[in-house]
Amino acid sequence: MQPGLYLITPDEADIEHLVSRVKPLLPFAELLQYRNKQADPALRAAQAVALAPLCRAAGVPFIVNDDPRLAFDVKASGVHLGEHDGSVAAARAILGPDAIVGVSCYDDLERARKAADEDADYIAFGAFFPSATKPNARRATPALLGAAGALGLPMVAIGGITVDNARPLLEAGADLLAVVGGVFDAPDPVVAAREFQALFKSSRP
Ligand SMILES: Cc1ncc(COP(=O)(O)OP(=O)(O)O)c(N)n1
Ligand SMILES: Cc1nc(C(=O)O)sc1CCOP(=O)(O)O
Ligand SMILES: [Mg+2]
Repeated sequence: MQPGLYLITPDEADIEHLVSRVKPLLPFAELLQYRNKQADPALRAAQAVALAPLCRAAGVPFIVNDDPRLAFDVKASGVHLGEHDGSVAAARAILGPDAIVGVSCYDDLERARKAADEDADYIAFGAFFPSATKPNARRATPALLGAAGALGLPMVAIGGITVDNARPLLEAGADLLAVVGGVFDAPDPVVAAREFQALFKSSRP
């Protein structure tokens, strides 16, 4: 997993529109997570089926939010687990040892230690800024990234991140920036995604 933009899909009902929004952004993403909190299971399955080959063709690991079984069904590269989404071991039992399993740690260093002990592939912290995507998200501070760096896992920062507020998170040690609105709600999402990519190049020579 290289440092970079970890793009997460918005809640989009229309499959073709979702595909057309995601496809031009893939050249700028290190990972793509399929997340749709509004869709029913059938729509989620159909959308994941549509996105998986796009990511494969672009060489971008495809991560499914919440659901290891769906990740398995679409041959995704991995799954992202929050506090209500089961254990790393349960996900690995479905996906196998080589899958990417990421864990939400919110503002909780102990939870990150536990995720590291359980062999997670990355730990995610946030929300660092107010998020329209998840308005009630718990808040985290950049100092947490400094403390969690000792765990030696790739660190993802999430929550209200835009090109304009992201730099302090990279300076605090974030390896990946997970973003929904900061790209998909930008006036030009391709420009925003390219600017995120450039931010990584300029902050890590
Ligand atoms: C990269 C990344 N970090 C955090 C989350 C949030 O996961 P969770 O707390 O399970 O909340 P939902 O996304 O399921 O609403 C994430 N999805 N991705
Ligand atoms: C899905 C999610 N999880 C968060 C957490 O803090 O765990 S914040 C968040 C929303 C990310 O979307 P945006 O980039 O639009 O703020
Ligand atoms: Mg979840």
